[in-house]
Amino acid sequence: DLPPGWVKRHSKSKNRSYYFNTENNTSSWDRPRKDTSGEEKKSEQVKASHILIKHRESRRPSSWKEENITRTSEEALEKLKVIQRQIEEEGIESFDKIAQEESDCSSAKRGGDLGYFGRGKMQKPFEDAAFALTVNEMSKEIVSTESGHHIILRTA
Ligand SMILES: N=C(N)NCCC[C@H](NC(=O)[C@@H]1CCC/C1=C\[C@H](COP(=O)(O)O)NC(=O)[C@@H](N)Cc1ccccc1)C(N)=O
Repeated sequence: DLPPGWVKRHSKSKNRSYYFNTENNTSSWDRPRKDTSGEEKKSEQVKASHILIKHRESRRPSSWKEENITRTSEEALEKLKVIQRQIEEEGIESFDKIAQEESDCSSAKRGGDLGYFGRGKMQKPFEDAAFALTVNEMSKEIVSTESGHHIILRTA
């Protein structure tokens, strides 16, 4: 199939087909390639780890660490800022160990590793933040979702 606006036509004088773009009235002997850059980007996957600190308004205020999580959203944010500073001081290699101790997500056991995921899997704020990171970059901003507050490390 052709990219939008393009149609296939036949040139009588040359007795061969050509392609005509009805939007800008250009023509081409060669078949136009569908612009797949958008598609490629969308189907792209990232690998990331995260540290999640939940609070009383989290969609599921419970975790392997705490049966019933009662801290406020603000307290959770403060706690995560301290953790973020600790990682910035100790270096990115400390992320795994700190995630194991502190994260309220079941991925804590794996150093916060969520594995590979494409778009459409994670809650939007989390997805947007993860896809905006370069590999081995940790999110500077704290990301908030219905689950709680996260810091994200993109690992691939
Ligand atoms: N294996 C998946 N792909 N699971 C579906 C992802 C669901 C997705 N989750 C999120 O967006 C947030 C951000 C990252 C983690 C997460 C939330 C929660 C914790 O929050 P809670 O749900 O108690 O509110 N952890 C998870 O989901 C874990 N299974 C992630 C995981 C754990 C171990 C190994 C791999 C993945 C969503 N659309 O809700």
